[in-house]
Amino acid sequence: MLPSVRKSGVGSRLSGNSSNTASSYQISVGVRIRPSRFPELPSSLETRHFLRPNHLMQPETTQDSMYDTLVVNDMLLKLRDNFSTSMIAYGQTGSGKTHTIFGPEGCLRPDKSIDWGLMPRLLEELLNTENISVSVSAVEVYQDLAYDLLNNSAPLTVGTKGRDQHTESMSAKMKNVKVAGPLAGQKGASSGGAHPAGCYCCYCERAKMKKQEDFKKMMAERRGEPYFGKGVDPFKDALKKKASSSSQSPNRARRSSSVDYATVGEKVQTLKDVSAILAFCRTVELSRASASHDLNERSSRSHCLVTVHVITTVGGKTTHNKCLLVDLAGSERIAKSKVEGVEKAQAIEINKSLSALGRVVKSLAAKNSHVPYRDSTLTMLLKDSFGGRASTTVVICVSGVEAHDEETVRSLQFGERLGGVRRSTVARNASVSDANLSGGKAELEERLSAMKAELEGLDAGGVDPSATNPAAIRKFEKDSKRLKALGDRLKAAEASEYDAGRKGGGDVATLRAQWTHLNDDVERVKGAVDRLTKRPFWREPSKAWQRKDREIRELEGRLSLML
Ligand SMILES: Nc1ncnc2c1ncn2[C@@H]1O[C@H](COP(=O)(O)OP(=O)(O)OP(=O)(O)O)[C@@H](O)[C@H]1O
Repeated sequence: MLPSVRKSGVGSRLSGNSSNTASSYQISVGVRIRPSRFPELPSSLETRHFLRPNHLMQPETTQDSMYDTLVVNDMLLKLRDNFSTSMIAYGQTGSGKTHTIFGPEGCLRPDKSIDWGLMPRLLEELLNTENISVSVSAVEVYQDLAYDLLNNSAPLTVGTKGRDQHTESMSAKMKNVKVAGPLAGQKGASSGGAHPAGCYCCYCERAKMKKQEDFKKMMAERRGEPYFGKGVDPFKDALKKKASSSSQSPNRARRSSSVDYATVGEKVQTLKDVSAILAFCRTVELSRASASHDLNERSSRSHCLVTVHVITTVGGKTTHNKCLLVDLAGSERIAKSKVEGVEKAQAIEINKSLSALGRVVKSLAAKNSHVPYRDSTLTMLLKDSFGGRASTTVVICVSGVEAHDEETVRSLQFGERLGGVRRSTVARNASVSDANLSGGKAELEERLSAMKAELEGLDAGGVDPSATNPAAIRKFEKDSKRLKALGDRLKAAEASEYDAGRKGGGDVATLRAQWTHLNDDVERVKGAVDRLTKRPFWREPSKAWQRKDREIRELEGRLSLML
């Protein structure tokens, strides 16, 4: 018989009702310090850095106590309250992310359970819980494209969730097409000059799409297969069918103006026992791209996203929650890892996607109205974890050795910013105790209008009437109006792009380019407005207004889940 990681208390943590039904969460941040390979070097951070994480795990912390701290006392409680949850490991290369999520190399054996990482432990605990069935899928993001790790690394498309699943991510698709040769220097009427490689203007986008179409046609001809062209794509049609059939099911995707992204069509595997868990973890580990370099002998070269589907059936009622476990590829100073060739290109792409993640977190922490999720496939797939409804725990893995101080400080700064991101997180089927959030849909809608009316009567801040800086005030008012108009145009552009993608007509590339330009404008004007609000003529909204505004957003979040 296979031994269990923990025999006592299994199951009890996931059954029963918890009183913990809060609807506003900070992302929980834990820092794990990796033991030094050279014990004579100090491995303590406390004296040198300022981040106060929710959990600080010293080098001697065992996998077991990591699990207790991060999973049992954090993740499982949220899961019990019907939240979808995420656990994300972040840090420089070699800092212990894979060790934390999977465990050290070779540990995925029944007799090595003491070394198991958080993922096999969590899966085992879930499997040992009554009334719960567990299925898993695993996706890797490599070079900004998604692949199915349970299906021989088959390429996956990234689609929008909450609308129709078939809409292919344009940015993932665009980035797939590397512009080289004459197309990279395409003459564009807009600028009148040569465009740089990677330009997203409508001319370059159209040229890239055409090149992609020609390439597909050529490959199909070489294989002796018929080519259906852009308008008639059996693959897209199949996805459309899938999307429309999923909209018939009771768990149909939420239709909302805010778009969530997900991979489409990855294999989902049901786990029945511990040996299936270990086989699954080993498959994921072995299928992922990895390489050896000066800082890590087994360095992951892709981001790995494992989704655990937790289906609970109690008294004929079934609930479905998801648990996302992410082992990010590590940020890497090429000068230190000394990689060359393919590994160097991989490192550049990893750093690029982590920078995109950094920008997302920065925007969220600064409460910007626009968050650049569409900058990379990784940020699109993590949208729900950072800006959405999932309850998220991030483990920042650091080396703690002074030689890596610069990278450590960067990772801690990332954690610090994350700590400042507050989201309204709504339990999907939880009995919410907060009086404002309980009740039927009609009742909540009525309450929402009443709250909005109350908000009107509160001090919303704004330009101080006694201020004496007419030029700045005029600029502020003009920019604010412009920002609002741009925001509306951006929404309309997004809707047109979506419609064009769905109906298969229209020039999606041009619409996408328009969206990108508008998005840049929004960012620029937003920056100008933000800077002006730091000037003395600007008054902050009153505390009562801020509180009411927060309550309204929470209620809107709750309502959007009831559609
Ligand atoms: N807490 C720890 N205790 C013991 N060994 C550890 C610990 N953390 C990491 N290690 C060891 O350090 C090495 C590098 O760790 P790991 O591969 O997990 O790093 P990583 O952050 O995933 O790196 P990359 O981003 O390059 O994939 C491994 O041999 C691992 O077993």
